Amino acid sequence: MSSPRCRAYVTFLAGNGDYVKGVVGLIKSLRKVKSAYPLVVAMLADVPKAHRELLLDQGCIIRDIEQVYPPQNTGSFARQYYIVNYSKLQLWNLTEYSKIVFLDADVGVYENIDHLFDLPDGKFYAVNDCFCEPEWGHSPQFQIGYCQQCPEKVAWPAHKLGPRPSPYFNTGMFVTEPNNETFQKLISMLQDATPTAFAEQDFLNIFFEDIHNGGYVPIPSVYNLIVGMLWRHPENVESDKIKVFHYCSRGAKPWRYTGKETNMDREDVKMWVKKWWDVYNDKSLDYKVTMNKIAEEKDDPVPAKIVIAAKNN
Ligand SMILES: O=c1ccn([C@@H]2O[C@H](COP(=O)(O)OP(=O)(O)O[C@H]3O[C@H](CO)[C@H](O)[C@H](O)[C@H]3O)[C@@H](O)[C@H]2O)c(=O)[nH]1
Ligand SMILES: O[C@H]1[C@H](O)[C@@H](O)[C@H](O)[C@@H](O)[C@H]1O
Ligand SMILES: [Mn+2]
Repeated sequence: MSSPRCRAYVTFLAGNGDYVKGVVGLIKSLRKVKSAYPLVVAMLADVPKAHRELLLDQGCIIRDIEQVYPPQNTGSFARQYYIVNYSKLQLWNLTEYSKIVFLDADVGVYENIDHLFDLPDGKFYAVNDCFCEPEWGHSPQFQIGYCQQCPEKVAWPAHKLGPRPSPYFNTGMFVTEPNNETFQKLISMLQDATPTAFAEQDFLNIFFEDIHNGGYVPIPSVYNLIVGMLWRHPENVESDKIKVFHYCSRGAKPWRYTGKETNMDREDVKMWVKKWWDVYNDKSLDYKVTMNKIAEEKDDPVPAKIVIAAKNN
């Protein structure tokens, strides 16, 4: 089993846009539920210095990573920017950590999930995706109305489409073990890969379907509740047990939320968006304030640098 010292939550940040807000919300949510492990931000070089500093200030650890692209840059993605996500393959190169829980920047952690690090080594853990949102429009699954969340609803037409596809995970959350061998294998397999709609998500699904690469083991959807599940499969949602909420549908990113896009005016969506904002705006969850509180509780002398920084805020 991995030693606690070698464990980390990891997220990914690219570009000069507003995903940095997602990372701030994420680290504050991890702090609120008293996670024992740090948040590492795997960061591309195009993130502006000010965003970098903001994240360091919030207690994130930054690891610079290099961009990864598939050699044939011809893909047509469900959303144009998905190409950037191939750089997530660099996560397997973070070998100073023996086990990581990866989280997209657009998730909030609302209950402690540290126990995920204790899952048996050697497997890849994630949550089954849903195929019902318009981003899936290109797929045969969507076209025949088949979703793995309710496989009994539409029988899989094996005579037309071949064997039923294996379980497919969403890559907004997963548990894995970085190591050099896997990293090399991923990069080498990418050389022959054709880019597809869900970019690295499709690619990783193929890679981890292979038992020789560990094999995918699904864990309950409360560890990555895809917002669309609220209206697509309410019968599969245990609202009071959700630990990680994924704001992935169009219009759901809390920091861009207007309520105007399809389904975004639902009361449950509004509630989850408010939950994110409450954490994001909670000053008591800022890194320096938290560190001061811990020092006071322990009756330790507060490091002077932190006192000054907190006063200046
Ligand atoms: O400009 C960007 C775009 C993305 N990201 C990072 O990349 C992650 C993935 O992007 P989205 O969260 O917007 O993607 P979705 O959740 O909508 O899409 C799904 O499909 C994607 C296919 O590439 C990924 O696999 C993603 O994890 C999966 O949930 C973000 O959370 C963020 O961590 C950035 O840092 N900057
Ligand atoms: O894998 C996808 C992706 O995360 C999309 O952004 C989301 O809208 C879909 O619901 C999901 O199935
Ligand atoms: Mn996401």
